[in-house]
Amino acid sequence: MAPRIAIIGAGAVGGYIGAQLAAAGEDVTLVDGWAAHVAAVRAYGFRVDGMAPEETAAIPVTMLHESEIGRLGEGPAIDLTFIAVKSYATRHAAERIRPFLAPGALVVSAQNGINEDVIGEVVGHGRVAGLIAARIGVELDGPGHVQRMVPRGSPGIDVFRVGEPDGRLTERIEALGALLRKVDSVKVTTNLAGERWSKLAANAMRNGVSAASGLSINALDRDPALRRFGIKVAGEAIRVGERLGFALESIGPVPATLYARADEGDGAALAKVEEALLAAALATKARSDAQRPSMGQDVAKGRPTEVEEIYGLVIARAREVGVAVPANEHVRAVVREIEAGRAKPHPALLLSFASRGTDQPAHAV
Ligand SMILES: NC(=O)C1=CN([C@@H]2O[C@H](COP(=O)(O)OP(=O)(O)OC[C@H]3O[C@@H](n4cnc5c(N)ncnc54)[C@H](OP(=O)(O)O)[C@@H]3O)[C@@H](O)[C@H]2O)C=CC1
Ligand SMILES: CC(C)(CO)C(=O)C(=O)O
Repeated sequence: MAPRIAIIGAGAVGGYIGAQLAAAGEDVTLVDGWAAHVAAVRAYGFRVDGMAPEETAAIPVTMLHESEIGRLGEGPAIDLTFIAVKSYATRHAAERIRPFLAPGALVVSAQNGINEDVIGEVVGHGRVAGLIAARIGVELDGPGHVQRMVPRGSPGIDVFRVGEPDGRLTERIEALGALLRKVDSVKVTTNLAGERWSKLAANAMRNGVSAASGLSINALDRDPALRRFGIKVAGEAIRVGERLGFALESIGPVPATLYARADEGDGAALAKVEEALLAAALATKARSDAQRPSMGQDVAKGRPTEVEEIYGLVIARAREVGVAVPANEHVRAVVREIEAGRAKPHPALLLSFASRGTDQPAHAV
């Protein structure tokens, strides 16, 4: 029988995945806290636009406001849930869905940050899996509307990576992978921990750097100083991941460990990383010039960010293993100032650090 699917947090990621699964005939109910968004989806369907005209659709899908979540209990128990709220709202989302779960339900973190443990504390560790969205590039740019900024089916990249927290290849994780192939390309991974940390480093390179500068991903990568600053941020985070013992994956087409070597002064590694970033930034058919990471979107909308769930996590784990992460600390401080209304996004907020920081070797604390 087809699984009954609930998506808690139907913003850009949750809404996009849920709408595409509904379009593929799956039994999906979206749950979201933004009343105007729920009203728009009920009235007009979930509107999706992509980089090509054939990606435009208005998809009918069942949607509840979070105050109506009790209505999930009117049907059979939920077999599969995607949690796609911002990471700071994870525990609350898991608590809200728990009463409606079937005994063998799977609860999937479709987020950035690392949230499988928190979800497991609420619903049981045996019911949790992880989903990393690596090249989805979506933005909820108004009620009922998601814009995707990269083409559906990015060639050469697995858009989704799904895995069990303990890395086992189970039937349920293969089934999750098969389901998500209705949305985009999928890799079923035995290395969720390594994928998670590599994605955290990619988010550190992108999310706060865009939020602090006000620039899109392509604009950042076309600017030599900001590009190198981003590489430094990622390199620090990757060094922490190495010290923690993760088997790191790639960031885009480049092995993640090259970012750490680049930050340590290895010229060949830096050249490879820069070449890949610049090629992607100039290939405008592969990514819209307007694509901002989710934290850049949050700051533009005046919404709270995941600064603690990304930079706070890198910094906390860096302290455990004695790795210096000054660029990550700088980005966290700037984003906090912006969130508090004491600064406005501007590249100068990062370039002040970049001009004194990029050529310095990495030191242990
Ligand atoms: N966007 C992307 O391309 C990617 C995002 N991710 C991750 O996915 C997770 C979800 O992020 P994402 O989908 O981008 O988040 P969104 O901001 O699009 O949606 C999250 C929630 O925020 C609320 N919300 C969003 N915009 C508004 C608004 N203008 N007014 C009122 N409420 C609003 C909604 O519910 P509520 O009011 O209940 O909060 C929504 O469910 C995060 O962990 C993120 O890091 C991962 C990969 C890519
Ligand atoms: C687009 C991407 C990959 C940037 O790091 C992302 O994960 C986000 O927007 O949060």
